[in-house]
Amino acid sequence: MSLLSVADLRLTFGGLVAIDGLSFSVDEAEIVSVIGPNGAGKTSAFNCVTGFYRPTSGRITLRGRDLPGLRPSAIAGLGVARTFQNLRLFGELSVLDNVRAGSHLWLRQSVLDALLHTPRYRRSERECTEQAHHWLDFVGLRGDRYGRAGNLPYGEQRRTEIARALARRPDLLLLDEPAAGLNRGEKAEMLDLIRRVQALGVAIVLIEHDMGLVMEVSERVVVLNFGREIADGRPEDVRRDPAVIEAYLGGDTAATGGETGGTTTNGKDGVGRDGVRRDGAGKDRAAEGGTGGETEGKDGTAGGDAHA
Ligand SMILES: Nc1ncnc2c1ncn2[C@@H]1O[C@H](COP(=O)(O)OP(=O)(O)OP(=O)(O)O)[C@@H](O)[C@H]1O
Repeated sequence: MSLLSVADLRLTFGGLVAIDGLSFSVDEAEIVSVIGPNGAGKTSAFNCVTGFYRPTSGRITLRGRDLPGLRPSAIAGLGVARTFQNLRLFGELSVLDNVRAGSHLWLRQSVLDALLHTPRYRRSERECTEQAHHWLDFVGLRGDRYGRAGNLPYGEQRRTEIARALARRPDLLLLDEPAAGLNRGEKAEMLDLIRRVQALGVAIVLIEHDMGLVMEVSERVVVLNFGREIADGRPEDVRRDPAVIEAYLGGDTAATGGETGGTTTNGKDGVGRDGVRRDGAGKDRAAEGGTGGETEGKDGTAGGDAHA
């Protein structure tokens, strides 16, 4: 049985069909990338898996268990963690406390324990701090972990977000554009980090515009265009697929090359179907400062049913 199975997923916002029949599965410790131009429906798919949006129709199961209808916190408790396209760190909190917030999912303590500062409370708090240090070491954070998260350089904030997600001890990690806004050296480190996370036995679904990274790290690539799935296969097959080249890359075969690791494709001309011109870096840099500004609903509302 697959770890994650998405079958015939459909999501509409009023008249807009954001996802139109997406199906893919992810095995344990597998890396699957979801690519497509701006507005293709990638983040919406993440939001459906993590319970932020309720799909209009279709099935999403984790080890056979239906996810739609569960709250995001319940889905997180089942072993699904994510990072966001626009960082969502608590900018005013310390780096360490941001990651401790991830570990708290695992703490066994009651409100009474916390109020009375029982030995159990102190023990679990200590364990939580040790875990946070462990994950910050794992992601290779260089900055001051006792300082404000919002003061960290951008690339370090990205690592901190991943550390926080890992502190939840997920079986499935959804990474939404982890390399956006990173320089070449940071991207290489991100690639290495993704592989090390996989080596822990964690499955990863990756949304990423950097084709070099996608082609290098993915075992399978799912391609979305205008909400429709147009390909699902091995990277070497997908990059040669005429439908992908035509629909996603506008016939620019060079853009699928990826050997340099630097090619970024956000759609034929960088304009999403909602008419907004974006590039991953610029979009994410705008959120620098740490608190992350993106609301799940781009128009302030979420899909059919929002838990955000
Ligand atoms: N809450 C919402 N309300 C209305 N429309 C939405 C909402 N969320 C997403 N959409 C629309 O659904 C479509 C898919 O958006 P989505 O953000 O999933 O695309 P994406 O592939 O992740 O794009 P990008 O690469 O720019 O992040 C877009 O047309 C977007 O404007």
